[in-house]
Amino acid sequence: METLTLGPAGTYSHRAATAVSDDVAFTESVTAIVEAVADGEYDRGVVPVENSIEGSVTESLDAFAEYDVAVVKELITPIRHALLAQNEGFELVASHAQALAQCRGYLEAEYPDVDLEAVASTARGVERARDDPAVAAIGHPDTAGEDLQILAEDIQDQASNATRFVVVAPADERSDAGGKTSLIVYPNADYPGLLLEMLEPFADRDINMTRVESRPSGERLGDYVFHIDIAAGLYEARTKEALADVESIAENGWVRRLGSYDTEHVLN
Ligand SMILES: O=C(O)C(=O)Cc1ccccc1
Repeated sequence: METLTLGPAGTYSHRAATAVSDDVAFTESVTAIVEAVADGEYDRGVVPVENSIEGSVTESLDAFAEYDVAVVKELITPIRHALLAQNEGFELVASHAQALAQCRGYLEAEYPDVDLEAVASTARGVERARDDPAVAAIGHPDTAGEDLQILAEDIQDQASNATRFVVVAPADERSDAGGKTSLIVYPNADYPGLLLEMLEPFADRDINMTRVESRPSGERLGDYVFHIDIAAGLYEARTKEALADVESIAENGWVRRLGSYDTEHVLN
């Protein structure tokens, strides 16, 4: 099964993807991954969606609202960042925006004068450091190779740094089976109590909401798309009932079921 993820090789996404596939290809944008899977060019995509320190990868959420894909699994993996460079004489740290943010406190305390540069992925930053002695990278220590020194390990601002990735598949592979479900709701309405109304169908049926996140719809200021994860499967009667209620609340907009899935913890 050919799986597309964030590259080049050595990213955290790559490490997560190898847990579900032995045929991994790379691109340097999360949106491009979701689009390629929606178009049927790849069987699977692995994208980061949420980090315990830095929060949402909003580009992934927006891509799920834009392209029709199914979520077939979630992967949770600990993230331990290292500082990698040819030597201590660097002036700039290049990494994925999430990695820079996860190490913000460390960088401010240890290297207050260095510049930061957000690049497409941690592995892209490592390539920059390999090419340029003035550049350091933040990434997995295994990416140091022969050319880079591991100047510091475990530099993330919280010891328990975890990232949630999801495995996306073409929309027709959506499953109703699984302990969790991801939904996107666009109510296309705005009145007092709308959000409360939208959440009640789950609360009333004892369905635990594991996440709710609003993203701008792009239509107009103050108009939102809601990304909702619940700890229940689409196969369950209570989920079907709750969704029927949510659908009537969103009658002017839409409700998308990304699918039900289970969680795999990846320690690699
Ligand atoms: O750039 C990477 O290695 C990624 O896979 C994205 C990312 C960045 C930081 C933490 C988790 C995932």
